[in-house]
Amino acid sequence: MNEAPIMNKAERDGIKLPMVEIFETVEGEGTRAGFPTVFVRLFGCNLRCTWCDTKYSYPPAEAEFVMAIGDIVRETAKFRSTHLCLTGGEPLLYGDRSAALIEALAETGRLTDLHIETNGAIDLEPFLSRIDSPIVRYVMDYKLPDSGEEDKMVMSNFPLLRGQDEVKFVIGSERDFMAAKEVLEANPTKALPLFSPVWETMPPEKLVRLMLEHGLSHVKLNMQLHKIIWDPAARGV
Ligand SMILES: Nc1nc2[nH]cc(C(=O)O)c2c(=O)[nH]1
Ligand code: SF4
Ligand SMILES: [Mg+2]
Repeated sequence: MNEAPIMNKAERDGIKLPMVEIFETVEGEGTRAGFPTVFVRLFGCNLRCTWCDTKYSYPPAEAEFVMAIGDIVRETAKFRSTHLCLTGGEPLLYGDRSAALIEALAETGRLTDLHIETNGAIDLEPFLSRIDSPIVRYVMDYKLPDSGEEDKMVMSNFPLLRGQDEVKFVIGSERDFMAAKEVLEANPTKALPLFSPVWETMPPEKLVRLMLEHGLSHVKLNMQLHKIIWDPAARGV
């Protein structure tokens, strides 16, 4: 990402981003699970995880529409939730444009929490140093072996994450579990570690048993509430 370009609000609000959907539901994951939340899902991803549940958010699917930052902010203001989740795809794929969207959303003063679901394959340093808002939090994935994308992880992000951030391991097998444990041991971070079962291949009961067997009392189990409440294949929930 380049230095933040000098631009006025009108110019910033005119910046366009490829979009999949904007909707309101309850947050299904992480420390804010259960809170009514507005979701902004950007199009495009730099990874192709084997177990991805949002394949409609990158090619060969096509962006549903392109939206200017000002319009995204106006659209999200139609909902009453004060929590907002910026997701994808990979919402930080667009560098300065992604950062400008986060700044615009944070500046509305309407939100109490703005969390960004990022895939671990984007350097967070430029975002952390540019965006200075107490409501902005990163929920960073670490892609384990079963995802097929582990070699893309940006390990320098771990020490940068703060106490309000979260680091999420999506665990598909016992091999993934052991890898997650080793990554956490080797990469100290202030972020809260979350272990989430791959819906199709890791029964939650087995993941809990492994967590207890290995004494991971600093790790939080992360169930995807939206897959329990609605059909696991449903979109926009
Ligand atoms: N309810 C609900 N919670 C979510 N948390 C993260 C989501 C995502 O797709 O990134 C998501 C989602 O798609 N729905
Ligand atoms: S990073 Fe997320 S959106 Fe991209 S392929 Fe992996 S699971 Fe899917
Ligand atoms: Mg989802």
